[in-house]
Amino acid sequence: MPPGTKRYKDRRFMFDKVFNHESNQQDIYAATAQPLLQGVLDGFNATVFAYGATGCGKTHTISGTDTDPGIIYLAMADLFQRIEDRKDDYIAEVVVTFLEIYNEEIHDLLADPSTSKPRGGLTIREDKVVKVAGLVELSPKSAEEVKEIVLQGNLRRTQSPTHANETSSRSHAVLQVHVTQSPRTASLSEQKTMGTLSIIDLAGSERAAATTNMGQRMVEGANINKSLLALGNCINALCESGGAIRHVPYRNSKLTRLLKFSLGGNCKTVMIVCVAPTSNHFDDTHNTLIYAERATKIKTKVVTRNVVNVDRHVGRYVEAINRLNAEVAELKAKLAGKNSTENEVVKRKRLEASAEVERAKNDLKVKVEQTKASIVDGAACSGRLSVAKAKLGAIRSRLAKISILESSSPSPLSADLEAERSFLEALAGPEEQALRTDSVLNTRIHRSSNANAMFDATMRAVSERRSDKLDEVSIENVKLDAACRKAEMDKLKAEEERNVLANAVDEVAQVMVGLIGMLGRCNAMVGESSRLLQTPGDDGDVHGATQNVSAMLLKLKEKNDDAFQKLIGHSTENYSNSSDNFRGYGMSFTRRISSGPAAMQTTTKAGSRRSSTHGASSSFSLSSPGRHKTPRRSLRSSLAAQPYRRTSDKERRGLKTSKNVHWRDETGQGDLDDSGLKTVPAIALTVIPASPLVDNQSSTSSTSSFKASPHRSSSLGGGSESEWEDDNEKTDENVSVNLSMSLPASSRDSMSSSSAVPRLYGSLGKRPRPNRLDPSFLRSKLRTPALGSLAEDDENTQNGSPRRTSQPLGDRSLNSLDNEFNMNESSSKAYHGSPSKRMPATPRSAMKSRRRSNLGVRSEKSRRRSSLIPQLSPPGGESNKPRRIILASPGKRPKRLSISRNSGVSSFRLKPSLPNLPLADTSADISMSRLKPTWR
Ligand SMILES: Nc1ncnc2c1ncn2[C@@H]1O[C@H](COP(=O)(O)OP(=O)(O)OP(=O)(O)O)[C@@H](O)[C@H]1O
Repeated sequence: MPPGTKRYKDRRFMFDKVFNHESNQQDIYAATAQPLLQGVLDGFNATVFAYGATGCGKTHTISGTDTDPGIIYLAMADLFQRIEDRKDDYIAEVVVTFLEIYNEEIHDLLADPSTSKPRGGLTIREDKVVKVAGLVELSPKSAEEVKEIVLQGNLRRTQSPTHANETSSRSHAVLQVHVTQSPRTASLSEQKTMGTLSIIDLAGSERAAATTNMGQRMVEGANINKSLLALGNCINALCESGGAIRHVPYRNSKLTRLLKFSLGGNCKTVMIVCVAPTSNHFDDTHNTLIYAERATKIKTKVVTRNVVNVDRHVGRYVEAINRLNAEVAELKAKLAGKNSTENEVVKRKRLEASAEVERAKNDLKVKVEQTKASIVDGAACSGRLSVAKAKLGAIRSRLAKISILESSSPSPLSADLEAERSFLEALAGPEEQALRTDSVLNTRIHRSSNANAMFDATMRAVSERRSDKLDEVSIENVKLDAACRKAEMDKLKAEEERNVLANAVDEVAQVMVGLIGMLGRCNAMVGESSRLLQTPGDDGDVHGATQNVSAMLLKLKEKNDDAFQKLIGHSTENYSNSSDNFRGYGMSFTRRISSGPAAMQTTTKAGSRRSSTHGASSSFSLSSPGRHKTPRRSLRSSLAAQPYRRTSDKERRGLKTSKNVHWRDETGQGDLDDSGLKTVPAIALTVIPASPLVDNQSSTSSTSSFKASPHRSSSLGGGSESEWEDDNEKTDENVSVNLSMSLPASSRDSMSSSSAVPRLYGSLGKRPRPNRLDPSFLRSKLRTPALGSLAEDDENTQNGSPRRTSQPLGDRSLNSLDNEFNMNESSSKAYHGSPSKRMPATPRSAMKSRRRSNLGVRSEKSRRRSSLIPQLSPPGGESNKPRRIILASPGKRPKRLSISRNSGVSSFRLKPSLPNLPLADTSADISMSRLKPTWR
């Protein structure tokens, strides 16, 4: 200690409780204010005040912060909780006042700042209790409300930054909580308890020398010290009285006046002393501890409860009972009425909900009906689009292979591959057309998707519909219905698409069967032809070109065999080389592939009988007795299909004398015409090359037909109309196979008189009549599913559009769709509008040029059935003509096929001598006959 300074002796202080720096607000509250609460509720007064030097934490201890509330909030929370706990027994009333003593003036911290404040502050009234007149009293219902009140009051409290404390309180704040309780149990005398809890945050004592406060702050400090000094004096007086009555100077300050009963009256008081642990505050701490220790020596009288007894008169109870009875009766009546009303309301609401649900369901149903057709149609279109894609994919794949062949080979592409490519390109046209974004299918799919979106939106809107009339159950009901409708729609869509695909698969399967059957027979025939060509004719001349032809056909056969081996794992080898002319083939091969009824497959005898009746023309026929069309009908059909094909009499005459099919020989030099053979009975072998599976110079396979027509041969020059028609009728039942035989029935209908096909085979020269090469004829005859890709057209429009083209690979459904949207027109344009899209297999030039053995090329004069059969050129007189092969029909004479050759020219005649032709073994074709195929 420096000399001259005050010397301190070591002192010990004793307090009830000492808290260190680790103590929190809850610890302080639990040890100080909490024990007072029960007393307050029991009617005792209690006071908690904080004393200490400035900046030592009094305000922090009393008020705290939002996150760390102090004694006020904790005490109030506890108080309201206790009131809640005993509310069944007591009715409690809490009134709060909040004031400050600033510069010895009392200010109401709860008063509206806008209201005028009394000069000199509020006055203190003192009776049995000390009361401040004019204070605003608030009745909070919870600790939170008290907290709000204190926060509001603290904002109005005078605080100023000082050297010691930035938020130094320049006033003493007094929060008083008056709790009045009365027991709920009524008795003649009612005891009311009234306790007051005063929580006081004193201003900090400050030594003027230690502070640099000047002016107002210094005045404030002086007043603070004055009041604290008065408090200290009172404490001293209370301590020293020792039970003797001694004057206590309460009136020296407002603070002591206010705390009069708290210090020396009927009150339990807790003094919290705040000290700073730093050496800077050593003196303050020392003084404070001395001050506090003195306070501990205060001895007060026995504290009593504040109880007020209220006597009640019996008459008031009677009144109360009557009033309560009336109230009970009124409430009962209300309750009963409410129940019945509620029942009606519930019933009404239920009905409304039910009606609303019905309405929603009806909306759903209507929307389903409105959009179902379009949506399902879209699904069908989608399926058809898939089919078209598959077909187009296959076509392009084949085209790609051909291109590879072309690029890999130094020589130009062979004629047959060229033809195949052209044909396939033509086939691809309709599929590409269908796949275009602006195609009818896509348009309909787009329309369908719009309908679908509308449907979905409606389902969603209805299922999410909210209404006062709809309760939860009803909403769920509607939702389920919407989900059900949607599921049904999805099912319909899936089924439709599946059906379309299944139909497509069926059609492809039938096409496959038909093609395989046809190719098998073709191949067998080619092989047999080769064998026959190698058989010496009458003159024994089988050399030269014949051998070439034979070799070519043999090669074709081998290739076909290979193709068959690949296609179906089976060769036609075993069926074609039998010495008894196709017997094996006819019986076994066709049966293998035929799906026709067994009965139909065993009608060979009928066919044979007919052959005996009608001669050679029916020797190949696999009749289906009783099931043939009348010639007239065929004629009409043909007329309808080809109105432009009426021919003049001159043409007819010309036709009668020229029934031979001209074809180019294998060297490309030969020229076949129909001259000669005017009197030669004709059994003709027609070869129409066109097989995409077999390449090369053999001109591929295609259609060959054997026909024996004795009547024709005898009446070539002047066959009457009736004869022709009879013959026609007979031939209706002939077994015939051509490319279109395998067309699905569906396509058959749509094939109509596809103008491409007539042009394919050339125009006929005579009067209109059913022509077996004419698709219109096929349409009237065939009942098999048609390969839409090959030849189909719109039956409905054939009359008006005779030149309408076919739609390769377009399935029937597609066609029917197209019909609705004039698809045919667009298809037609696709074929005719652009030369490149024309069907290459049916060039116009093919009709004019007989020299080209292109697809479907046929003599214009070979209109009559017998004339459709290719013949070799007649033997003599035409040395400059190319070779020709004639399969003549000898009528009822024994049929024998022979080949005669003119000396010096490569011309051969196949005379009608086919004794071994398997007339009785063509039953295998019956199944195809059922499908109305035509073997040409
Ligand atoms: N126990 C404590 N924990 C944390 N901070 C405290 C504590 N005590 C006091 N403080 C902080 O010290 C500062 C001064 O405290 P406070 O204002 O309570 O002192 P005071 O005694 O009220 O001063 P004054 O008498 O000048 O009003 C405040 O910022 C307060 O947050």
